[in-house]
Formats: sequence, structure tokens, C-alpha cells
Amino acid sequence: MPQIEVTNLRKSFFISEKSEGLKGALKGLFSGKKREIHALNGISFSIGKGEMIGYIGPNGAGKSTTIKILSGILTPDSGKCLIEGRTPWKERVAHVSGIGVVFGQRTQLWWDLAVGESFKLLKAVYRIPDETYNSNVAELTELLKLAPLLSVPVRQLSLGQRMRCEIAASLLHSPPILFLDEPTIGLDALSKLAIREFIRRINRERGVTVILTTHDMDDIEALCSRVLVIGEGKIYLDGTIEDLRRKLTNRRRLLIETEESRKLSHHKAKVLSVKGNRWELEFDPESISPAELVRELMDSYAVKDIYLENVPIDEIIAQLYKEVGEVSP
Ligand SMILES: Nc1ncnc2c1ncn2[C@@H]1O[C@H](COP(=O)(O)OP(=O)(O)OP(=O)(O)O)[C@@H](O)[C@H]1O
Repeated sequence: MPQIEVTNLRKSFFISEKSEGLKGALKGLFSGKKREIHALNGISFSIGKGEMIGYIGPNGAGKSTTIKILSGILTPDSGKCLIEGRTPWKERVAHVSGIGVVFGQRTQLWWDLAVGESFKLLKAVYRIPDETYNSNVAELTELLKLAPLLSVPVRQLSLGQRMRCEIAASLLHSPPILFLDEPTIGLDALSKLAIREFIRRINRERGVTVILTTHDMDDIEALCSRVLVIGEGKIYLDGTIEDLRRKLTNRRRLLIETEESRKLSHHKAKVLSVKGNRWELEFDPESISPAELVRELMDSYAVKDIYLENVPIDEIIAQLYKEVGEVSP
């Protein structure tokens, strides 16, 4: 049986209609005119224990709404969701002991308390036994390098430091499932790598199921074996990154550096860019194999260096988001 089973979830919001300007805003406030937004339009998926899922989609697609329903914060209008046999919004107390949640844009820590004090409060909130708490704090402190931060008030932490503490806080009660909503937003490259490495580790070593929403495709490529793409409140694709690539493009790129200033061309490849003697070509591997293309180019030009690559995932996702469209409020 899947650990998470979501069937036909729907959720709408009503927002006040308003015209432009202050006058329009005030008029909208009092006119009572409302417009319905279908944030989730009947989504279904199931997730097995220990999976690491990337949940992606354009702004306003319904990602955070899904995570809020899965964590019991929001109640859907209709549909089913069973997580380890529980319905999140009906059995909230039992449910929160089995999940960890991190919202990158919000904190679950107490702003004026030192991090260590926040952890102790969470211990009380979740009724974590001493032994579990002590061993988790020790392990998380070591893995996320929290020792110098435990005595610092949360409001004095940098974003990257706070995010490490947020992730530790979400795991203090050893939940088997972790929801991460944009955990690397605004972080520098080094902090992102540290957080990624940690997520990979708890997934591998503790078998924690991870659902990760992010706009950072490097996060997804580095971590997720499976992606769920949501657009206009519906699941648009459920598969591997390779499935995503294949569905949207089969084109490949070749970077080639020559030792001559002659213009480079090939009838089965399109030149995307030129910088000095460095050429970026795009081709369809069904019309010419990479080996054949390389051989033909090497026969015709003095080639210094050559590098084959896929179309970058960011470009693929940008193309995908154009297809699924942004949900405008
Ligand atoms: N509390 C709310 N009241 C009214 N509308 C809402 C509310 N929460 C979400 N929405 C609307 O529902 C839609 C889905 O929002 P949601 O936050 O789930 O999107 P998202 O995929 O997480 O987007 P982003 O990538 O921008 O964070 C949007 O159109 C949003 O404006």
C-alpha cells in the first residue's frame, strides 16, 4: 500500500474582485463581489515509502496548496488523501507526529528565543521522549553544523543558518515523511549544496520520504528520482526527469572548439551561439547520431575540444511552464 495516496483533490478559493487603484480596492472590499480560483482541479498521485519526489509547477499552480492539505493545515473541498492510513485534516494531532514540514518563506521557530530553546519547546509540543530528542539533536547538530547556532536568537540568524535550523526542527520527532516547500529559496550556492547533501542523506540513511517543491531545477536534478508537474491545478506529468526531457525535447547540444577561425556549419545541426572559436550546436539525435556528427565535424575542421550535453533542465522547464500556463489570481 502506498504511504501517501491522493485521489481527486479539489480546492477553490474566493477572492474579492477589485478594480485598479485605492478607490477600486475599497469598492471591491465592500461590494462583496467574489471570484472563484480553482487552485486544485482534481489531483491524484501515490507515493511509496522512501521516495524522493520533486513537486514542481509555475507560480500559482497549486503546489503550496497541496502541501498545506497534505500537512493538515487546509481542508480540501473534495477528494481523498490518506497518509499512513490517516486523513491529515481530520486527524491533525496524530498526523503531525508523523510528518515534518518546512516552509522556506515562514518559520516554525520562535523569533526571540535561542535556537536550542526553540528545539526544547518543540520537544514539549511533540512530546518527544528524552532519548529520541537527545540523539536527534546530537545527530542533526553534527550533520547541519548547528553547534555555534544553538545559543543564538532566531532573529539574528542569516537565512542559510535559519534554514539549517528549520530543517533540524522539522526532524526532531523522527517523522517518516518530510514536506519541504522551497527550502533553498534565497540561499547562496554553498548553503544550497549543504542542504541538498543533508536531504539526500536523511532520505538514504533514515528512509525518510521527501516531497520537495522548488523552483530550483538543480535541486530537482540533484535529488529527485521522480517529478510531479502541476499546472492549472492538475497533474500534468508524473515521471522521471528523463521522461520530462523526452516529452518536451529530444534535442541535444554539442559544444565544440576549433583551432581555426573558419565559420563552422553542418547541415543537420543548428548554430545556437559562437564565442571566438567556440561553437554551440543543437541537433536532433534521431536525424544524426552524436557519434556521426562528431566524426563528420572532426573530418572537416581542426577540432580542439568537444563536449556533448542535454538541453539544460531550466530551459526545458521554462518551455513546460509555457505549456501548462501560469494561473493568474
Ligand atoms: N488563501 C488563499 N486565498 C485566496 N487564494 C489563494 C489562497 N492560497 C492560494 N491561493 C491561490 O491559489 C492558487 C494556487 O496557489 P499556491 O500558493 O498553491 O501556488 P504555488 O504553486 O505554491 O505557487 P508559487 O510557486 O508562486 O509559490 C493561486 O492562484 C493563489 O493565488
